Amino acid sequence: MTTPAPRIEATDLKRSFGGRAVVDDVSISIGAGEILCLLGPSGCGKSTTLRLIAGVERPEAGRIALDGVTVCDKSTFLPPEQRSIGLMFQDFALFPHLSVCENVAFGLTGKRAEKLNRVKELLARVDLERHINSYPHELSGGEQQRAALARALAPRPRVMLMDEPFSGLDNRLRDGIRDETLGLLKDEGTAVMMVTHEPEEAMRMADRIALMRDGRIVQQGAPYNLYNSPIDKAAAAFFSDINVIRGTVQGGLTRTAFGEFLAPGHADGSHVDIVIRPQHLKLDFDRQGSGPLPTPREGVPAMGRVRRSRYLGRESLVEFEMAFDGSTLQAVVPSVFLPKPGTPLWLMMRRDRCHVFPSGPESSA
Ligand SMILES: Nc1ncnc2c1ncn2[C@@H]1O[C@H](COP(=O)(O)OP(=O)(O)OP(=O)(O)O)[C@@H](O)[C@H]1O
Repeated sequence: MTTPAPRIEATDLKRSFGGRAVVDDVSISIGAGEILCLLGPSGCGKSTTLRLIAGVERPEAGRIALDGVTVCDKSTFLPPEQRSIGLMFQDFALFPHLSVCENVAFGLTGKRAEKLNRVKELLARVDLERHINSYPHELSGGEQQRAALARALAPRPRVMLMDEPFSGLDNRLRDGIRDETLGLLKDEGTAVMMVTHEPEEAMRMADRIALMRDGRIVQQGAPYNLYNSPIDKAAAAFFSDINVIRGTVQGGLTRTAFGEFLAPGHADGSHVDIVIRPQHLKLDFDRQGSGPLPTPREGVPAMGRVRRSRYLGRESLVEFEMAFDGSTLQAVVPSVFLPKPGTPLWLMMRRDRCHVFPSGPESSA
């Protein structure tokens, strides 16, 4: 049996504006029923990549194939309407002079009764049946978004391209609509590429995340892998705040107040950053000036005093001044724990939660 071609296969796409490569050798492959989120800071080239795949922009180099059929390369360029692609943007407005029914039926062909059945089926899925005869101005923002989703999905596109589709919605509405959208897209077997600059949104929606920076994809994988095995310090910092402890390498090891860390591949005398997320620091109470016994897994405990604690609902954010050098570390702990400023506590850095990267300049993704 042969494996089916990916729904979307983009290879080595390039696009420049004013001599600057905005999309630089980007390759993406998405299978049926798979959701890929293209994630990255503002201006890194996400929307341009999406527009290239949609056919709204033309790449300078590269190839795009849908279900194994080339729609764009050096000698081929199919316009967007011939690519069987659904598009959804934040400000992708419904036609104001058409009813919800007419909007959703807009891209459908075939018999009237069949079209009406499809419209009703989709409106039921997005919980808008009672608005079938309403006009867009009679709907709330969230309802308009759901109607737009139904319209985009009505012709059963093989591929759906979404650019920040939920960013205009308030938080309460957003979670529900995201989940409904996810369910619908999965049920229809659509291959989805969604552009977002919000890591939480990408982790919630994506089967796979492609992290983009300065026109390039720097890391791709399941949300779990990007969060837990970031490729560099900036990739780690894109998903949450991070704590950074500097060290110098000697004989493949770097020694810190938290014990020794392996730094294989780093030259003697080079500086490294040991990175840990605030939720992965472990805390322990002070026992008259001593902490827990060091363990191979959790390393050596180091003493810190609480500088301030903030209650965030489900969690507390605790900021420490570390005894060994006065530096600041942050821990996120369940909110049942809200220690007072000045409280001495012991902090531990679990080896399997730490990442060792070469020290370098900060960047945003
Ligand atoms: N038509 C254009 N002409 C000139 N420059 C452009 C054009 N389209 C995009 N750019 C530039 O290319 C860069 C990438 O833009 P793009 O919209 O792809 O980024 P993005 O990652 O989607 O950002 P955002 O999240 O802010 O939408 C930006 O610096 C932008 O100004």
